[in-house]
Amino acid sequence: MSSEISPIQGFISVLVAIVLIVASIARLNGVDSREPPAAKPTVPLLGHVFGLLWNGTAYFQQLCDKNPNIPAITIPIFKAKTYIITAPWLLQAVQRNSRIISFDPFLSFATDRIAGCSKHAQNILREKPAGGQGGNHNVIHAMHPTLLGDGLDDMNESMIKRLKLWNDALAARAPMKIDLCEWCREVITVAASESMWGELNPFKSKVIRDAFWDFEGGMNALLLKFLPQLTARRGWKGRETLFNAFVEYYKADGTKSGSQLAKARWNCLHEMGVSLEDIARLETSMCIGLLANTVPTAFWFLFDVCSRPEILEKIRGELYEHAVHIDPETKSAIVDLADIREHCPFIIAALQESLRTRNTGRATRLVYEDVVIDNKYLLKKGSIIQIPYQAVHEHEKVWGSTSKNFDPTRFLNRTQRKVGGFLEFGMSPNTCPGRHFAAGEILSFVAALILRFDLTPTISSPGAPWNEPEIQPSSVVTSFAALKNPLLVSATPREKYQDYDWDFRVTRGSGRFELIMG
Ligand code: HEM
Repeated sequence: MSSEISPIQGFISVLVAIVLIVASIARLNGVDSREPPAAKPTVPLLGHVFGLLWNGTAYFQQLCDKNPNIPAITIPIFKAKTYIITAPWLLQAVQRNSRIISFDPFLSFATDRIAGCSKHAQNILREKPAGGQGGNHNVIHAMHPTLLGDGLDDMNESMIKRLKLWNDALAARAPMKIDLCEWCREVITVAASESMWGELNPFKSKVIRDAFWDFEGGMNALLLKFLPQLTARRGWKGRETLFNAFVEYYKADGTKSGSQLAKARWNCLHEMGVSLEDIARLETSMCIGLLANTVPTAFWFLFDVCSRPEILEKIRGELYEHAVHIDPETKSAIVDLADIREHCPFIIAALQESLRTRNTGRATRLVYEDVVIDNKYLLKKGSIIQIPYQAVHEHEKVWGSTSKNFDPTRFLNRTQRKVGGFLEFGMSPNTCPGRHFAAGEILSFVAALILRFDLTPTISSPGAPWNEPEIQPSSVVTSFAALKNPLLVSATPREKYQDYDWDFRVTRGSGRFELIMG
């Protein structure tokens, strides 16, 4: 008997194999009728895989745009399920189930993939339900009080000293051209890191500042953890450079002159038995929390204000009337941060509106156990939840039919602290502990620049000088788009009080901003 396979037999075998593969993919992709409805991919079966590979995390928002008015969607990819949630009333259910629907696994993921910690440290830090000792919780818990009260005041005082130096340097050289993005990055990086790590702050060195931004920009490749020395060379090199600088910092007892925050992190980690090297690694990833969102927020806020002349003038007027103290005798002009907080609601509203409209990030959670939310949607154990901020921040049920417009007044006259649908600083129990510091820093930075300088783009088309810049995807740890090209602006000193000494003032005990949350 011949053992050769005829062409027809071969064809039939291939066909049967294809049918089996398709049937098993379809079975694996199946969605329980109690789960949120499945989003239909453009290409059947593997469309979501292609969509994610091609568009990255922006794919989640694209699916929201394609499926408007659907509160929750399932993206089935083989056995793994991702649920996208966009409806504010479902977010409250997610919050209520925070023990089952948790952010913790992503903190543990970060200690491994972002920080590159040893297995020993990972075990200490990992959440208890996953077999660890829950150390990440302790660290976050230790951080919160240091970013309020005295700890916050100290950081603000240090931060404004740096801001003054940079502003004075700009005034001394102006009129001059600056790359606005680069300017925001340099000034905020120096000011924030100085207030966090004190005299031995590693970020004093430009090499370290650049290493951090290489690390941040190379994050997507780094997270894959596949031969990072080769496949994520730039990010890996940046991280290792920064890590070595923190090793030196701790060996030199740098926290002695550092903030309460830096001390609390060191003490908490050290007491749990984490080694100096691993603490240095964790501090490397802490830089992401401190800088990766603050810098782009400062840039976009500045852009949103300067590109709207009427808003710019309104803010200048408000600041002059309530927060700038002029002394003609000593020729001093002092911007008071507490006055901004207490008497300048418009600039605070504008900052929040900028945060609302510019944020392209998402909150991510893991489902530990099967759970039904809102008495309606089954979320299965092991699935990932994505909550794209843009979908939530533009939700018409919260923000009305003008939700896509930039309008700071929507944040005025709100007496309640919480409104559904504003996730800029996270939602309970994972609210951002750094929000008051970030808000104070961004407001001081922008206030001082717009009071002292006129900023005008140098490459401009007539009549529309502040064109919306082209953007490119940013790293997954950042919630804001990055610019494709530099945005060159000319900084010209304003005549008003040009020859005055400009400074800031922090009133102790007044560093907390009543930001809208949740
Ligand atoms: C404009 C600047 C900032 C923005 C927009 C921002 C935003 C956020 C958001 C949305 C979360 C929650 C993440 C989630 O639920 O998935 C978060 C958490 C966090 N942020 Fe910020 N943040 C900023 C600045 C800062 C600063 C300056 C620090 C440190 C001083 C900081 C430290 C943290 C930490 C440690 C967490 C984790 C909290 C937890 O897991 O409970 N952030 N931030």
